[in-house]
Amino acid sequence: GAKWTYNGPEGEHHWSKHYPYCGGAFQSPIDIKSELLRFDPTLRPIEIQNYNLSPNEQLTLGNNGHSVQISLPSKMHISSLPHRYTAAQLHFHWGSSGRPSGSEHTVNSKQYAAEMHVVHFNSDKYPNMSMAVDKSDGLAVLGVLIEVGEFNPAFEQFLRFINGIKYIDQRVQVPGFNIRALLPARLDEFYRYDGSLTTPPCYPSVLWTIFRNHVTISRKQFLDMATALYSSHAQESSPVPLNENFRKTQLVDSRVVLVSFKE
Ligand SMILES: NS(=O)(=O)c1c(F)c(F)c(S(=O)(=O)CCO)c(N[C@H]2CCc3ccccc32)c1F
Ligand SMILES: [Zn+2]
Repeated sequence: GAKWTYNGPEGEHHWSKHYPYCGGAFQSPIDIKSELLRFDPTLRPIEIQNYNLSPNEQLTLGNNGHSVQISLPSKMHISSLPHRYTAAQLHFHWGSSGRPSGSEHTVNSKQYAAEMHVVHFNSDKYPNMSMAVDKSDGLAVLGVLIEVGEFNPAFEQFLRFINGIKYIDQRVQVPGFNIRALLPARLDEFYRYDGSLTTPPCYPSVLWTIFRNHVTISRKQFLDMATALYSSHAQESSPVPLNENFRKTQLVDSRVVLVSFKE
């Protein structure tokens, strides 16, 4: 589709001109405020299958101009939701070297350094992502808030290759690793709400699960992610840094945010 950006004339305030859903309801991300929360005792811990990938498997690490993404094998899936949601890809949103706050979801207005999204589609009902992406029960995304702190060896499994995908449409093959290690320890504590893709076409098709507990990466790892990539092509004379790739928080309207934990 038409090109869109996070700032400037094709920035988020203009998305709805070409992508009408971006101006619609049920948009993401949101600010997860305490007064919105409702404890739901029926929320079961997230259960994932086949996330521990062997190094003999190759994963495609790519720069798609909007984020760094890792394509995921279809044996990976979430088994604790009403339908099976099969993994498609994971990607990140981050700030910049001067501004280590680039998460999309915020918690009581606190913005984290970055955020990871593991995108899944409802494979009980749809054959692939493209058929699922605009259906109200089409997608389930797991969100992980990321803070700068302790070095994270799991992130290093792909960050060590990031200089191979500096420019848009560059891809490299990386050895499989345990994707579970990118998630926080507790998969039973999370926020849950109905929302949308946070990029155009902004379809309101996402069941969001944002884990309560953040993970940490080191300052150097954050800088690697926030400074290595460009959204321009390799040969372009004026490279465009790929950073601050997060959408602002959206109106919650009458939506309720469910929580799986009490205190
Ligand atoms: N924050 S988010 O989870 O809403 C979200 C993104 F923020 C994002 F950047 C991407 S993308 O594919 O990297 C680039 C734009 O689609 C996707 N990609 C999804 C949307 C459409 C699609 C089709 C095939 C595979 C993945 C995706 C996404 F779901
Ligand atoms: Zn995302």
